[in-house]
Amino acid sequence: MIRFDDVVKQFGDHVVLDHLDFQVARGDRVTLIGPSGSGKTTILRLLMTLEKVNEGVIWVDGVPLTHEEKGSKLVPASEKYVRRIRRRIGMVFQQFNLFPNMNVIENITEAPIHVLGLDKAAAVTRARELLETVGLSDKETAHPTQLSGGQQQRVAIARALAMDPDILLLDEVTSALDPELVADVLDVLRNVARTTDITMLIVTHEMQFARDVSNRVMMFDAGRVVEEGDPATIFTAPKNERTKTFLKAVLAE
Ligand SMILES: Nc1ncnc2c1ncn2[C@@H]1O[C@H](COP(=O)(O)OP(=O)(O)OP(=O)(O)O)[C@@H](O)[C@H]1O
Repeated sequence: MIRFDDVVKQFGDHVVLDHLDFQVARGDRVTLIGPSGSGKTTILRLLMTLEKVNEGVIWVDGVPLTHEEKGSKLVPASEKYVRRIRRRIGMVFQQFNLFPNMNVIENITEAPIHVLGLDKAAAVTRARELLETVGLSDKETAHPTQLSGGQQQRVAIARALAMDPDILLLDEVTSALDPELVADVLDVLRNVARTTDITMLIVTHEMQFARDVSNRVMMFDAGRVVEEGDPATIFTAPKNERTKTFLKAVLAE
């Protein structure tokens, strides 16, 4: 359902993704691993249309994300087209990114009301269900500054789910948290993985979490996939030398 087709992304002269090809099937849970700077976050940001490709095309369910089809030609996508198509994709960031001036329920209902056009009562009902899922039913009227980092991140997960995404992108979602707050957030995500069929792309250093939720691991180096496979194989018997070195370093942390 997601296809990177010969994607090049560069910042100035720095080529971050180098003619990258890969596919992710609907319902897959893919963990992206690789050294710092290997392009993992860039892949998620391209999917979220926060960045533009320099070359190549990204497809979602056979529809181009980066381009529009005009007759038999692909032309760069307009802002309007991008806004429509990216509704299907949700992202949770390292730094929560909640709206500071809105309370919890407003944070969760803002996009469903203003982007999807849901009526307020329906959006609030759905938000309450999601707050229960993430264990924060008692925090409806709290503002982000009144919440711990772990609670803010659970609100951010509820906010992403409120858009009913087909694809959920998780970018180092526990990296900014105090260690004692990590487990609750990962448990919420394990639950999302267990109870939905949302396609997930996950960037994380939490290897046990990656093993628990993903069915596939892709190892990136210098903007290319150097090895991929199921988590049990990649984590216990990697073949590629770069994967071996990377995992040794991560597991020693
Ligand atoms: N907006 C930008 N402008 C310039 N360079 C950028 C920008 N965004 C990313 N880069 C560079 O692109 C490269 C890939 O970054 P990216 O964040 O995708 O890597 P990563 O694999 O996610 O790394 P990490 O594990 O450290 O988060 C890095 O060298 C980074 O400095």
